[in-house]
Amino acid sequence: MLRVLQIVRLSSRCSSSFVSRMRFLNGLKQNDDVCSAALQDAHMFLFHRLSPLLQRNHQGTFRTAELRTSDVQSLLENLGSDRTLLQEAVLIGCTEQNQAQFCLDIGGLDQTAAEELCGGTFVDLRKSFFLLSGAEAPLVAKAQALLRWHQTSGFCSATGQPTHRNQAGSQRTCSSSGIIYYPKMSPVVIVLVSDGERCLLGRQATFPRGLYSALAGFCDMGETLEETLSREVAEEVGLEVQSFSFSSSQHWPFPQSSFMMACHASVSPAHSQLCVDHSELEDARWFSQQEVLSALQTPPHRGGRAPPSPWLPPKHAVAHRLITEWIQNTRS
Ligand SMILES: NC(=O)C1=CN([C@@H]2O[C@H](COP(=O)(O)OP(=O)(O)OC[C@H]3O[C@@H](n4cnc5c(N)ncnc54)[C@H](OP(=O)(O)O)[C@@H]3O)[C@@H](O)[C@H]2O)C=CC1
Ligand SMILES: [Mg+2]
Repeated sequence: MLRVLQIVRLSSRCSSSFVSRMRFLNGLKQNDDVCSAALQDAHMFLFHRLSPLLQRNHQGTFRTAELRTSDVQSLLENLGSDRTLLQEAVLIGCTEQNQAQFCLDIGGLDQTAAEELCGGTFVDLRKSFFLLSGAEAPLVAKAQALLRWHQTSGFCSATGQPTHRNQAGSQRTCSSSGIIYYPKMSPVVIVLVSDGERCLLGRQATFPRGLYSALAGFCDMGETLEETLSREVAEEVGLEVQSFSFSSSQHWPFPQSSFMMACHASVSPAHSQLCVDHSELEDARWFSQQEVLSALQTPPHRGGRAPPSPWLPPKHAVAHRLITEWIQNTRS
């Protein structure tokens, strides 16, 4: 109890609300009692088999359902489940007012009945990610990634014995060896290559028809960011990168959790002849500024024939950011 009070005092003493929130969250991860107390009156993001619960408002836009712990307790009772399921909630963040945010997957319960009781729909993550706006999309992606990690990390890979989570769900410990496991992400470099006039976009055979994006690749063990970047560009399109600059990063939930590090890179115009590895990419092409500008204005393409201009990644994707940055940089 003393530790609970210390954490609450430590976070309330901070002058910066950001520092206060970070200290508060760290306290919840470190102390199960503090976290249990916070779970009693928290914001809850509900999932069913890893699909988040969304509600449509009067303007037709989607939001995550705003539920509190007490709402979820009533829901569980109405669905014939006991309240112990609530203990499986995973901490994902906190509001500006230091109110903890948790997520919970009720995949074992009746989906239709839950949707009726909550007045919402469980929507596949890929679709939800692009229906939601602002800070909600990354929060939902983070929640799903953590829930998926818990669902697939029940046993220790060294001993085969069960692992047990802490209350926040930020780690799991092997009951036999004491090995601690943390949620896993794969580092990925994503790079928009330019020859000064044009930018290079490619597509994999599995991409939706017409979609072109920046080149991306997983980091090999022991590689630096710059080594992955140079290797991927060489492997996929046969070019040698001259220089690069870091832009930004993003957690990407599809198909498994990746940590995307986004960069711009340049190649010499004299050595810009592409030699595409078709086992990795179906196509890669140089695009002019004008082609990219008109593609940015093309609405998302839905099925049917390929659109006349390439279809670019949507706004939430860091590839979109790289492309808009390139346009701004080449125009200024
Ligand atoms: N947010 C964004 O804007 C964008 C995100 N992306 C994401 O970037 C990621 C990487 O891009 P991609 O071009 O596919 O990567 P790669 O070019 O590295 O090719 C993927 C292949 O790499 C191998 N691989 C190596 N390490 C891993 C790992 N840790 N996890 C999975 N596969 C691995 C696999 O081959 P094998 O099975 O033969 O071993 C896999 O098929 C994708 O998850 C994609 O969703 C891509 C573009 C835009
Ligand atoms: Mg790739």
